[in-house]
Amino acid sequence: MNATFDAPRPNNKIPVTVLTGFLGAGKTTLLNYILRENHGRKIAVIENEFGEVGIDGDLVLRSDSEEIYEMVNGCVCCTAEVREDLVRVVRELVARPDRLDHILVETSGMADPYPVAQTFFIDDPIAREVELDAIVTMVDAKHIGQHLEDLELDGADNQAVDQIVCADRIVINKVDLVDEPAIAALRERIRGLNATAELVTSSYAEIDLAGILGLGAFEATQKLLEIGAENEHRGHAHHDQDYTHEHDASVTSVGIAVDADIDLDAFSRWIEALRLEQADTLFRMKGVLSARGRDQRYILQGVHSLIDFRAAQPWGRDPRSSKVVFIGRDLDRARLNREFQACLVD
Ligand SMILES: Nc1nc2c(ncn2[C@@H]2O[C@H](COP(=O)(O)OP(=O)(O)OP(=O)(O)O)[C@@H](O)[C@H]2O)c(=O)[nH]1
Repeated sequence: MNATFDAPRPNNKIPVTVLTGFLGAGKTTLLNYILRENHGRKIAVIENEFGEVGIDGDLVLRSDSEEIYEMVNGCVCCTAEVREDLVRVVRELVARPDRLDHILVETSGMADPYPVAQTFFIDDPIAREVELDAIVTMVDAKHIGQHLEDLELDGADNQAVDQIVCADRIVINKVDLVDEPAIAALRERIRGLNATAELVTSSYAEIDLAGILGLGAFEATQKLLEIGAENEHRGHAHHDQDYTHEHDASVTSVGIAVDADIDLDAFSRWIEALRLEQADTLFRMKGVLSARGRDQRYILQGVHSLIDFRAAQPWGRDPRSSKVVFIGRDLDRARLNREFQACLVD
């Protein structure tokens, strides 16, 4: 049961939460939890994902009371067009006669949250209508360690670190996958990166929403953004046209979308082989697949070696198709394409 959040604000601006967290941390799971909860608030969700093929839209529950907007043409933190798109969507949202209670922006797992959050200060007309409520960062209790210690980044920004550093609140998710001492060690680790953000723990992102929405962490966040902006100027050119710039360029995505069915057994075998062979470098797999002879959609979710592949809602009258996206380091595009094609039914 959730307590009331979004306490009335004197300036009456719509609060915006920027939800961030590394690939697979549980952001979409949290969105689905929010959409399921009967919280009586009108929330618009804006999604941006890192991946050549948009999958998250298919993985988010449809809801009557909340609306979901997708931006999938690149990463919102580094592609000027996507940031413009974000501004456009927010402008449309604030112009509507039925007033929203909250806007939630889910950034891609590879995003640097600073430029996303800055969008809500820089663009003047928007700044009069909305204000940043807080940056909430989700952390995968099982896998975050290896990304924080990523030795291959070699001078590129470590997004996993940045996301923790700039957070107002940190949700340590997936605590069901680790033991108490590991959680205690992770808390300490996080404290070393961010001494002020409150930490909460969750399993499957089931959190009291009062703990993440309506925090009013605006001022503290603004200070951090100012620090972030200074560092940016000192360190490296961050935004605009350049798509790859200081993201770790060896991390890429390969997306495949076809109007064809897979053979369930062949596909399952292939995914298992990938898991065994590439768990360290293949950070993330997502997919919505049409399997021969099956009425239901098959959903693929993978985070390193943890893979979930199962039947979900039926296709009904929707056109059937198969989409997968792989995100990882030094992916072999040709091979992934070839092996996926081999799982298709003629
Ligand atoms: N065991 C366990 N699995 C979880 C938990 N939360 C999420 N998952 C699973 O982790 C996988 C990734 O979750 P998502 O919510 O899609 O993660 P995300 O942060 O949106 O991922 P990206 O879209 O890659 O940025 C899914 O298979 C989830 O079911 C949790 O608390 N415990």
